[in-house]
Amino acid sequence: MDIKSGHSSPVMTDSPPISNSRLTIRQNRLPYSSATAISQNNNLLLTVPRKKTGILDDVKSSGWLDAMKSSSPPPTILNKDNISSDATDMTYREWTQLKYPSALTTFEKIMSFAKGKRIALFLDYDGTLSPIVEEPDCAYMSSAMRTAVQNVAKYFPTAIISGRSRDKVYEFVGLSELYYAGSHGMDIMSPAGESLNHEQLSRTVSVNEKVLCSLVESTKDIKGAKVEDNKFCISVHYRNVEEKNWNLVAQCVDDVIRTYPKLRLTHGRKVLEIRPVIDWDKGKAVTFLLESLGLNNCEDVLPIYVGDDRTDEDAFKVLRDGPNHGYGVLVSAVPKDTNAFYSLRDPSEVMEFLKSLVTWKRSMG
Ligand SMILES: O=P(O)(O)OC[C@H]1O[C@H](O[C@H]2O[C@H](CO)[C@@H](O)[C@H](O)[C@H]2O)[C@H](O)[C@@H](O)[C@@H]1O
Repeated sequence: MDIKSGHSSPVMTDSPPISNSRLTIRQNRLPYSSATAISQNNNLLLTVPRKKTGILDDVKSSGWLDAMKSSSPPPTILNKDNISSDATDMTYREWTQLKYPSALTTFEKIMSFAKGKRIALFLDYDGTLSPIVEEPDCAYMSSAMRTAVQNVAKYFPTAIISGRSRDKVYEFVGLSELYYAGSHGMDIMSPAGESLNHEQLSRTVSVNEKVLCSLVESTKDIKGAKVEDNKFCISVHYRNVEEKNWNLVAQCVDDVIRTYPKLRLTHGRKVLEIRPVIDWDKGKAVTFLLESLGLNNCEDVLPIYVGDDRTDEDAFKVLRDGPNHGYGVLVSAVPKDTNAFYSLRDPSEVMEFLKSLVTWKRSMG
């Protein structure tokens, strides 16, 4: 599908007024090259250090630790014999029956809304196309899932929208026919290799190497902590850190955030995500991609977004409340509140859903 020009601009709330803040398409840039994470204009983002106040109390009182503890519940809650309890199953069933129906069991219903419409598909990566694993660098997607994504992309424009760097997620998925939006949707590339980044964005929001280095340095003695460079964002993982040391991880991150006021924090699944303070998220990326595809504000378009994480909620909300009305599908094995309409239990159900979309499309002739 061709990219159209004339997209609307993202609003950047924390940068100086910019006369020409349009999103640009840079043709023929090398797609998926391993670009460096260092900004040429770091001083735009990282400003005068603030004075540090309390230690550890700050992260406790700010609710970080509670958020860290509640992030990423296990796929199934197990009792002491490691057997999924009937009560848990019942709660999950009620959740899917009463609040967020399974996109598989209600597939016919969803497709009745899709009749005569063009579906645009948006897929998160970790926890959606690949199962959550302990080592972030080993979050491989199965070849069956790759085939399912490849097939679905033959019929519907398909984008992967991830918190990871675009290069990394492309390396995992490896399908050149998709759109990729890395760094929580900030870094977008079309199948034709067109870069859809905001000019100012790339200059303004690259996360400073200094921040990365200081996080690596300050967490190096915390066993299991891992700092991941996501180009415009940084992830600090604590999945493999003993819970008694989570406050230390939080403190290291807090020290950085308070030193650089133009960085902010979001919580993912056992990960603290440091990102620039700009008004851009996965929801904005969905709107932008729909505009780019010429599918924005069209009554005959049905966008579907499948994701498992808190950052995906921005996209669910855009599809629920915005003019591009569509469906969010939350991937979760435990009941949660969400802005999505539907649910799927895990990546294997996501794969079934993708296959069902292909079968449905083929049956339409
Ligand atoms: O938007 P996403 O594609 O879902 O990316 C969000 C984060 O995903 C990755 O971390 C998560 O998956 C890892 C591998 O399964 C797991 O070890 C980690 O605990 C999860 O948080 C990725 O590594 C992060 O950088 C992304 O921010």
